[in-house]
Amino acid sequence: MQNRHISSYSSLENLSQAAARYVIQVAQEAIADHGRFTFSLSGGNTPKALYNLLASEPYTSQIDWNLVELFWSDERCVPPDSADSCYKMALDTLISKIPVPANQVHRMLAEQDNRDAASQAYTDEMHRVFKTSDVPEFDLILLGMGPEAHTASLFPHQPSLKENERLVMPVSVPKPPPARLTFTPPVLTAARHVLFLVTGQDKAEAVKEVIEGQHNPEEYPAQLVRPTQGEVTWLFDTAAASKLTHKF
Ligand SMILES: O=C1O[C@H](COP(=O)(O)O)[C@@H](O)[C@H](O)[C@H]1O
Repeated sequence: MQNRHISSYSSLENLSQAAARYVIQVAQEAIADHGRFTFSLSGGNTPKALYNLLASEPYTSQIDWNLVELFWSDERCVPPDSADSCYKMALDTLISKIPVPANQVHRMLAEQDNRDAASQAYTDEMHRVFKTSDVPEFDLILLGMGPEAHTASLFPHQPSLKENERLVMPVSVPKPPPARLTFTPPVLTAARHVLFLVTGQDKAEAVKEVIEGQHNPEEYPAQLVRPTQGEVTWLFDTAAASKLTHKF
């Protein structure tokens, strides 16, 4: 696959530094090309070190945060001050420390009782910001991957894997907290750049299947992320990459 790039690093710190350089490069190119940087964040533990770096020098001043629009690829259905909230994690590690305008931080209102309405509201928000009624083309979507190859909140054998109409939908997943909102495959596939950060020995088998195995996204949802026009970059730590036959 020509538009797939893979690297592995000896530590989370080295991986996160490479990720920060990549985010800055994509941001600068996007701003030079079309005047802003649309960036979708992920939750989980792995991106915390990246967010901390992006909020500190020498990284933070290399991005014009006034021209950044932040979104999320998935969110847990919890209040925004919950320890499980993807928004809170990014707020604590990044957003509270950078000069991004508040009206350019677009969180999923996943705590609302009506999750279909919250999903539609997020779709409407993307359409408004991207000035399109079509699928938005993010400059960069940051993703993680779980040990069962889920990404965003697209889990194995769930109907969300086949969703082609909705851009955001409610799901119930086998990892706590179960109720989530997630981007669907069309949004992930339309991105200009996708950056996966994957660490840990518990993910090594899934990494091997996703990268070197047969195409089987029902079993390995991260395989769905094959941007039609854009490029996908995988950054692994040594443990996550340990079962790959080819060494990167
Ligand atoms: O549940 C989730 O997990 C994935 C992976 O998280 P990590 O802690 O293993 O890095 C994450 O990308 C996703 O946003 C989150 O909701």
